[in-house]
Amino acid sequence: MSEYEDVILAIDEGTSGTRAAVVAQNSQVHCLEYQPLQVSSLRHGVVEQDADEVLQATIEVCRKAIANAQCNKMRIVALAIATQRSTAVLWDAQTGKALTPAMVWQDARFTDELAQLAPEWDAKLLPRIGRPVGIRSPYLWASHHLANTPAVAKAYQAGTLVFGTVDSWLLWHLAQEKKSVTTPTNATSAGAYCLKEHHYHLPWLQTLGFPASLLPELHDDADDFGTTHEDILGISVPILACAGDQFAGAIGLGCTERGQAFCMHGTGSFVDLMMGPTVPTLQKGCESTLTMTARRQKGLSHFSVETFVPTTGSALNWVCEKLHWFDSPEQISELAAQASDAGGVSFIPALTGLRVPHLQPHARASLNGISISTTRSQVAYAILEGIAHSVAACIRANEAATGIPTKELVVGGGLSNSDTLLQIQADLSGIPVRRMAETARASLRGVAFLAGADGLLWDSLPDACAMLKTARLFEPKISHDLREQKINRWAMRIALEMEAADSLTSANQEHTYS
Ligand SMILES: O=P(O)(O)OC[C@H](O)CO
Repeated sequence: MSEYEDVILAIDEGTSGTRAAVVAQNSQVHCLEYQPLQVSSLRHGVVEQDADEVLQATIEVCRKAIANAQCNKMRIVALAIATQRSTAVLWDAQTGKALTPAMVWQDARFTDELAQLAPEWDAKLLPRIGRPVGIRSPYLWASHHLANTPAVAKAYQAGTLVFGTVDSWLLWHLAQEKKSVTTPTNATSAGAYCLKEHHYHLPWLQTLGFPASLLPELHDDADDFGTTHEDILGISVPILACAGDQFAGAIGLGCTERGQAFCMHGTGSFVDLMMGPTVPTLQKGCESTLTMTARRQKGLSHFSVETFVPTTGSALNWVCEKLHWFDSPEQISELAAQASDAGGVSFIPALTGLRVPHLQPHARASLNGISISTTRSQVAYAILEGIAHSVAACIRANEAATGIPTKELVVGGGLSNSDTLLQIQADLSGIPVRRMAETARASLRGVAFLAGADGLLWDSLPDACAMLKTARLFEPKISHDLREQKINRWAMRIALEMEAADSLTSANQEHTYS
């Protein structure tokens, strides 16, 4: 028997930071390395990231995790990659360098332009790609660059322009094959992927002015993505999985079956209800809820419905880094635990517009109800309560869209380490909230399971997921009447924000392209 233990190297490249670690056959995550990433927003609606920095940071965390694993007698047998979804990159095949800043998924600079296409396209797109026109489009962003950015136009003319989402970007650099590839759990979020047919919606892309020749090749989420580049990572192993981070997280939380609901807390908070292998038909008027491909293996897709809050983890980072009110998100949670309630303070985490309970891209975040007696702990509590209210609204939206009640919410991602948040969540949602063990590593573990569940380390996904353990269950503790009261009060605050946003015409919005 070999003295080396076989493990899978997993990457979890999120918007706010990138991680690498190895996952062993007993499901343990070892050698975890992390680097934060910069996200810039120079004006409302525009959110960008440096793709070269994302790549370098990811390579660095991988190299450290690999070195550490080798010192600990572990043999890496495959690479698995989870990434933020829908963040778009344009690069030059010859230099391998990004030609513009990446457009982050929180970006909403094309809201008004897309709104003009909605009357003609919403009804056509909804049953095919699972979402209406929306507020952002990586493809429209690329078309604008083709028309307005000389370096992009030049590369296109020369046949060296490459377009992709962050998964495509990382695969291009980490694999020897140098192909632009994406997977359903990523493409579903970019807004031109036909859920049932597993191909792109070409008429829609044509309307957006996006050339089909630039489309990344579609693979399954568990697939053969080539072999890692020895010059870059120092190892040459097959890349066997590539998935959107939320859906890698779903697997890492054990949520793979119809009827299971999960919330991944990261830069934003994403609440999904798993729907099984048939594309669901949603009730009419559910504007905030999307249908997504949750995984695709061996040519079979599984779907989910998803409602999300774009800025939760990033709202906490903003409060800490820009206002310096708290040292860290952990401190917000510690202080919140000292308060019994928010003392009348309320927070709406709509830093890039509101998605739930209503879609209003022009809405702003707000902190209301402060008085001279308000304490720092109450403000901290209000911030967590605002996130929990938003997540509870996502659960209600998923239920309204499908008619399926949520019995329990399984949570993952960094914020799910906060006991206070999870208790408020259980109280406001009226359902138990389940925290899995090592919940912040769900995406790493899930994408490794996807890579290794075809006999490499595990016999199947259920076999791998059977090892997952619950760390704690948070039961609702408040009465039905008190819950309703709290929800109604929050709904009144939302109504005020909607009114304020409605009164701002799009002409008043600073909305320019660059
Ligand atoms: O940055 P994260 O981890 O919250 O993930 C971003 C999402 O995948 C965007 O769809």
